[in-house]
Amino acid sequence: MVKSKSLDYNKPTLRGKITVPGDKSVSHRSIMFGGIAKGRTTVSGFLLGDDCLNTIACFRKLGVQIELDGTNVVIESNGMATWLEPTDVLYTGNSGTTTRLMLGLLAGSNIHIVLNGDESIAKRPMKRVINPLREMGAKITGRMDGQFTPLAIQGTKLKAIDYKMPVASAQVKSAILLAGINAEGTTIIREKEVSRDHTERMLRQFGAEITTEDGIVSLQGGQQLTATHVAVPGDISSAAFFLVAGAVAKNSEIMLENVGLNPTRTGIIDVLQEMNAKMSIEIDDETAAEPTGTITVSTSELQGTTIGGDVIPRLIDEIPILALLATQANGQTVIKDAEELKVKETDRITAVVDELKKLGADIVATDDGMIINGPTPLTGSTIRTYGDHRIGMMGAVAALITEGAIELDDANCIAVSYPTFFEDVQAVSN
Ligand SMILES: O=C(O)C1=C[C@@H](OP(=O)(O)O)[C@@H](O)[C@H](O)C1
Ligand SMILES: C=C(OP(=O)(O)O)C(=O)O
Repeated sequence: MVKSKSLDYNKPTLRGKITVPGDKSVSHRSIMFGGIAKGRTTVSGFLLGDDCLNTIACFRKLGVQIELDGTNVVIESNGMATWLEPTDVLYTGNSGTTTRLMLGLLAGSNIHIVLNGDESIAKRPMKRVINPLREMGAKITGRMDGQFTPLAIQGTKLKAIDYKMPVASAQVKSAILLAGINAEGTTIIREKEVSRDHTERMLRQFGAEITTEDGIVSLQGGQQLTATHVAVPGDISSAAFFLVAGAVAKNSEIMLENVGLNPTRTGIIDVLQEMNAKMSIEIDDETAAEPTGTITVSTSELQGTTIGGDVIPRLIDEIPILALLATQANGQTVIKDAEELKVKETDRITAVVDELKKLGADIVATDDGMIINGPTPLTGSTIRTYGDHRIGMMGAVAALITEGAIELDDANCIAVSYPTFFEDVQAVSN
């Protein structure tokens, strides 16, 4: 299978409307909650990205019935107690979310499971999830005492914990909450910084009672979940690539419809506004389980800024594309407090800095982020994606403003979160 792709766009004007595909975090969770709840769960706007398809494959191996019709999904389950012990390994592919959330969920089941993923997953830290789960009584073993995949879980009875999070991570929080559904007692999580709250929102949607106040989340174990409908919003992390493209390409205006505007995800909007981007937002329905809206962005005279502190978890996946934006802004942009970037699909500090430097950017890595001076004109080169979808899309958006072509060494990885990305680029390029 050819992986590389040559992108010779010749500085197009970007104009038009895009409906970005479904949110990856919400899509994963819709399958997981549909698998726990008894009855028929329906999902619309599901993301057909590789990561979410791996979540579906894992649940099918547990005996949960899942039908896909375009982006509509129907999940039929008789509840966790009826899940089958798979004869095969559950393969989580490139997906940290699938791997970590499944650990929490399976810890309180009554079956034995082995989880494994690809070579990138094999390098990502799992102790952050396994430590609190073991405190709850989970029986998990794995490579290097459970630091890395492959991991084996023997489901067992769990007890609730009161846990102070050492990292700001929605995956760790969600794994504990999913384990907490079956645990005896009240699970309490004290967040380091507030991270995306899709799990909490979906627990409520499926009928559970959960409280959140000042970064403290409490969930009483033993609650029954009731099957329901989940409307997946468009992924703001995918929209981010077009928000930046629209702001940096000449003479451009892009409208992005049905974008998820959950406040725990909108750090990118705050930063774009801070950097002086020309943007307008129209909210569709603020009372929806996951609010959505339309964002319009146009070519902007951008200012450098400092991005750090509690906004970081609200834009963690958008940092590669924000770094590209900063190369086109006047003055200095400092990105700090973002050491979590080192444990994503690849080390995103090193990858972003090395690849943008090849294009002529003035960018240096720091221990917890990067410093970028702009504006600098960019020239085409070969971009290594390291198999990381977000680095691949950063390279592709760069290709819209470079003098000369960009060659992506691996464009296939983009299908992890945005399988129709290049069609959408084409649709707005003039
Ligand atoms: O919970 C989730 O769906 C996610 C949480 C974040 O990871 P961390 O929890 O590791 O910060 C994010 O980077 C990832 O893309 C999706
Ligand atoms: C970090 C990401 O996802 P995951 O952790 O699920 O692999 C991402 O999508 O940028």
